[in-house]
Amino acid sequence: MSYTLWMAAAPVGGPGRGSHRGRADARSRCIVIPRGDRMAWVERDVVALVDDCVHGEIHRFLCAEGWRVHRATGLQDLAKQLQGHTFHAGLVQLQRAGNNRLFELVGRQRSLQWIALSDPAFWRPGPQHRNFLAGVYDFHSLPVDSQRLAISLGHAWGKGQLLQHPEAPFETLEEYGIVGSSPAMLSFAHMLRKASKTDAPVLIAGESGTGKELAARAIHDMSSRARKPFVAVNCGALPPHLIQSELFGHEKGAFTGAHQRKIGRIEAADGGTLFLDEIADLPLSLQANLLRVLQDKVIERLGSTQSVQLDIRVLAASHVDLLDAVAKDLFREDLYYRLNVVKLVVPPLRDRHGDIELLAQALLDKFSWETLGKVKGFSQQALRAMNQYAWPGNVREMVNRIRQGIIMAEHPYLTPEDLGMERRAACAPGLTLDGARAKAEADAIRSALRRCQHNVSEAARELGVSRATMYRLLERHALIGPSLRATPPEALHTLAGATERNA
Ligand SMILES: Nc1ncnc2c1ncn2[C@@H]1O[C@H](COP(=O)(O)OP(=O)(O)OP(=O)(O)O)[C@@H](O)[C@H]1O
Repeated sequence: MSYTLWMAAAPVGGPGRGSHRGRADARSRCIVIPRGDRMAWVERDVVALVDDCVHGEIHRFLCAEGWRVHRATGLQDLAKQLQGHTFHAGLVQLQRAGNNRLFELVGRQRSLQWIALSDPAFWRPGPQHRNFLAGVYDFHSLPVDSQRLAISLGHAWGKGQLLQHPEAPFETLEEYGIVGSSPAMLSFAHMLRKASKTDAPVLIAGESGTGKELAARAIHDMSSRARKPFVAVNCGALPPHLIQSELFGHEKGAFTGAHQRKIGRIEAADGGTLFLDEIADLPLSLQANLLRVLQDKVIERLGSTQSVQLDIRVLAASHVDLLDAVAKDLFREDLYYRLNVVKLVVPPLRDRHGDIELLAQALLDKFSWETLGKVKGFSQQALRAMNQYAWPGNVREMVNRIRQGIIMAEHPYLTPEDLGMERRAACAPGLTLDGARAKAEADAIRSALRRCQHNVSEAARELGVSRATMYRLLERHALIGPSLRATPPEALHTLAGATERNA
C-alpha cells in the first residue's frame, strides 16, 4: 500500500487544520487521507514511555486527536512492545528513564521516529548523548504544548511510515551518522550497503568534505569486520620522511631514533579495515609497496626481512580524479585497478536536493548542546540562504558554519549573518548555474578569509580544502589582495602546480 508523500506533513489538529487535505476522525482513531478519487484510512499508533503525570496530560488529548497510545510500563515492556508491533512514532520522557539502555534501545529502531519529552531542570544532554540526540526526531519541554506535540507527532509518524515502508527500495544511512534522504543520497546508500556485504576493496570518490570518511566507517560498521579495528590513515597528512614507518612499522634499530619495534598502521588494521584517505597523496615509491599489500596481504616492517601475513580489507578515498592522476604518471595504474574494484561516488551537497534543511537541523541538534540549547533553529532567511548556496566545501563547510553560528548567535534563530552567509548570496537574476556557483564559491572564500583575519591556512581549513587548493581558488577569483601577496610568487606557483594534481 502506498500513500501520497504529503501525508508525512499532514498533522492532525495543528494550525490550519481545515486547510490540510488529511483530517482526523476521533471515533475511528484514523487519519483520513484522500488518494486520488478515494479515501485511505490509516490507524495511527504511538508507543509512549512516560510517567503518570505526563500520561495524564497527553493521553486524553492524543486520543481525541485520533491517536492510539500504547503506554509502556518500563524499559522491558517498551522493548517487548517494539518487538511485537511496528510503530512509526514514539514518545519517550527523558527525566524518568534517561539511562544508557534506553538510549541504546531508541537508537536501534530504524524507522521509528522518537519525540523526546524532557524537563530541562531534570535532564541535560551531555557529550555521551550525541548520537541519541542526533537520532531523535523532535524535543518538547515539559509541560507539553499539546497542539505543538500533535503537529510534530504527525510529522514524525509520517516520516517513520515512509522510512519503514516495505516497498521503499532504498534506506538512509542515518544510523551510521550519515544524514540525507535525497534521491542522490538514497541511491548512494543503496550502493554502499551492497559494497559492505563484500570483502572487496572500495574506492570512495567525491569532492572534499562530502563525507567519504563517514562512508568508509559505515562500510566497516556494516561489514562482517565490524568488531575488528577500523584504521584510518590520511596519506596527505603524514610527513614524507615518516610515512613508510607509519604505514609499515619498523623494527628496533631500523634507523636512527628507532628505539623500539613499532607496529605500523597497516598491521594495526589486521582482522579489520584499513581506510586510506587522500590516497592520491601517497608517494609513488610507496604505491609499489601498497600494491604488494593488496596483492599478497603481507607486509615487512622497516629493518626486517620477515613477512607478516595480514587479513585486512582496504578502502581508499580520493577527492582528485585518480584516472587523471594515472594519465599524468602520478599514480600507478596497477594500484588504481586494485583499489577500484568497487567504486562509490559521494554526491556533492549541491546535488542533494532536499537534504540541506535535514542536514542543517541534524547538525544543529548535534552541536546545540555546546551552548545548552541556546539556539533553537534557523530563521527563514537562513534556510533560504542555505538552500541557495552552492556549498563548495560540502558538508564539512556546513558543519563549520553551523558550529560557528551556534557559538556566535545572539538570538535563538540563526540568521544568514550568524552562518557567515550574506543575504546577497542569493542568486542574482540572469546568472547561469555555473556563474552562481562561482559567485557562491568566491563569496564563501571572502567570508572565510574575513572570519579568519585573512589567514589563508585557517580559511582553507574552515572551507575543507587544502592550502594549495585555496591559493588556486584565490587566483581564479582574483582575490589575492595586498595582505595575501606577502606569499612569495614562486611559492604561489609551486602551490598552484601541486594543486593541479589535487583538485
Ligand atoms: N551525510 C552526512 N551527515 C552528517 N554529517 C556529515 C555527512 N557527511 C559529512 N558529514 C560531516 O562532515 C565532515 C566531513 O566529513 P568527512 O571527513 O567524512 O568528509 P571527506 O569527504 O572524507 O573529506 P576530505 O575529502 O576532506 O577527506 C565530518 O564532520 C562529517 O561528520
